[in-house]
Amino acid sequence: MANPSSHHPFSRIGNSPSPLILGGGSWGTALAVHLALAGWSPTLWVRDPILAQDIARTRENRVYLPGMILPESLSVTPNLEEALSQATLLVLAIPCQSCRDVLSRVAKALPRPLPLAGATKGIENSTLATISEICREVYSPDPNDYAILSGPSFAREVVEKKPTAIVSASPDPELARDLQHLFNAPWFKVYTRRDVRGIELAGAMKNVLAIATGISDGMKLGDNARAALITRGLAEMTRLGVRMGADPLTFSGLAGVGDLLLTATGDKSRNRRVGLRLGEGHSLASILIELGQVAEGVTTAASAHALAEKVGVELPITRAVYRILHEHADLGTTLSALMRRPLRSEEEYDL
Ligand SMILES: NC(=O)C1=CN([C@@H]2O[C@H](COP(=O)(O)OP(=O)(O)OC[C@H]3O[C@@H](n4cnc5c(N)ncnc54)[C@H](O)[C@@H]3O)[C@@H](O)[C@H]2O)C=CC1
Ligand SMILES: O=C(CO)COP(=O)(O)O
Repeated sequence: MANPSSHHPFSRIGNSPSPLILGGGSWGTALAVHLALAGWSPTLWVRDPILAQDIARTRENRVYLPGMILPESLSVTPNLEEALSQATLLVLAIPCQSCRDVLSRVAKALPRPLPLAGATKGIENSTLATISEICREVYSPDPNDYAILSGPSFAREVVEKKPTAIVSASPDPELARDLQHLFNAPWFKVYTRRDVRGIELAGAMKNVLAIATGISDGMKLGDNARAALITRGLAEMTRLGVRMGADPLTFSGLAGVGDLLLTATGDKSRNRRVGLRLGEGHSLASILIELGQVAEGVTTAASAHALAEKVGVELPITRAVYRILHEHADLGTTLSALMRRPLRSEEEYDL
């Protein structure tokens, strides 16, 4: 269904866009609710048929977004193949480590790829691939077929219509602009950008850095430490991004500084909460059970650490988070080692 207030002539996602959101977690549900509130008729694919039935019956995702009543124009289905046959564009909101499986299944079911907006943040553990690389390998060889949506956007604030701004990045400016207009609403602003690599690396890395600041805050290391971790964390994501071909300016935009600030300081962040609880002395296993949702920084810490070694850049904060999460390194010793690193010029060390 067309949004009556949209005068944008959509060129890539159909004159009358029919969005299918893949992933019935908090972000997939929030994006589907948002599109419905913005005047469209989206469909939400929820893998678990029991949850899909419960959402359709109660008009609420009681597991992942409790308390939010879903607009009538939003349909919910567990039947992927049937939903794909009606869609004109896809929105990917599946945790990173499962994207390859889901996209392979989607690609098999479609006669040709539909334009896709990747809203997942992370780096695959087994291959060190980013979201657009996974798309290229299993969904479509043409990078113009997908865009990345990223930026500071807590799911609950989006559905509460709190003012939010994100970025839509694609090498195809028409796709980036179509998505900009599709998601646009008086409370939701979308900027475009071409630098897919920078946008997706920023979104992946900020989750690891949010765990770092969470640990520091959980250990009560102070406001100075948090500011230093955020700033040096920004230098790390920029350094990795530039080595991998990204535009350094991307990291001072919404998907870089914007999302890093949000996630590293906002207590709604699941990644920050993982860090806080670790800093308070809880075990990772118990924290993840209690959380019940994905904290992408946990797996991305391992991927980012390996990727940094592969491409030959130093990411000391990322390495510290990796060692704490995956090698049971002592928190205090690991963080204080960051302070004992060789003294350098900030200019020399930035890029
Ligand atoms: N929640 C948020 O505020 C935001 C989340 N994101 C990103 O969105 C992605 C998804 O996160 P959330 O929805 O928040 O996670 P979540 O933990 O709330 O939900 C994940 C959902 O994915 C489903 N899922 C997992 N593996 C699947 C598979 N193989 N096939 C089908 N469904 C599968 C789960 O059943 C669950 O419904 C993550 O990369 C996250 O970083 C991005 C921006 C905001
Ligand atoms: O990406 C997010 C906000 O932009 C959500 O962050 P968390 O996954 O840490 O909750």
